[in-house]
Amino acid sequence: MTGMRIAVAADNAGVALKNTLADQLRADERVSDVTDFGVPDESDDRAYPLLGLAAAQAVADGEADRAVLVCGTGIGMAISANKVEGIRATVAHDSYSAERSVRSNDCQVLCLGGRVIGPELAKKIVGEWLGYSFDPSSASAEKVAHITEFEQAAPGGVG
Ligand SMILES: O=C[C@H](O)[C@H](O)COP(=O)(O)O
Repeated sequence: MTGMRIAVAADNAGVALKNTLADQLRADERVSDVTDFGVPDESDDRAYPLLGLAAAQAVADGEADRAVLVCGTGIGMAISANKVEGIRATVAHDSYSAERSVRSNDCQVLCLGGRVIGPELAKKIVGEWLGYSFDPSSASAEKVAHITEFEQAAPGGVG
């Protein structure tokens, strides 16, 4: 079995944590590929949606399996990523929420706040998050399906 392909991205508020997590992911035997959408360092002041949307689109396009996005709070990255069709993204700064984001909500994108969470806790959460998978035969699947159904029924949504 091949490993997971992970996209990472951050703005300058999240780049230090993003780079730390990218190193961790590259060293993880469960990960086969890490694609870094930037920014490379704090001198690059591109706005978070420019980075997060590109990484989320890579997941939506099947070029990556999951993404880890970091900004100051994680909130802007989550809002941005959720605008990409088929993407379910959330901020999760605790172990249980990160677990449930995958097991309950089939989220492919984990967003973290570089100004909120310390690197050691973030590394622990990301390491755990890699180990979770969504069970499409679970009771959660039909709940998630309502989101997909709404999304695909655009522009008016389901009635
Ligand atoms: O959600 C947005 C992020 O936290 C970003 O890094 C900082 O955004 P701001 O500069 O608009 O506060």
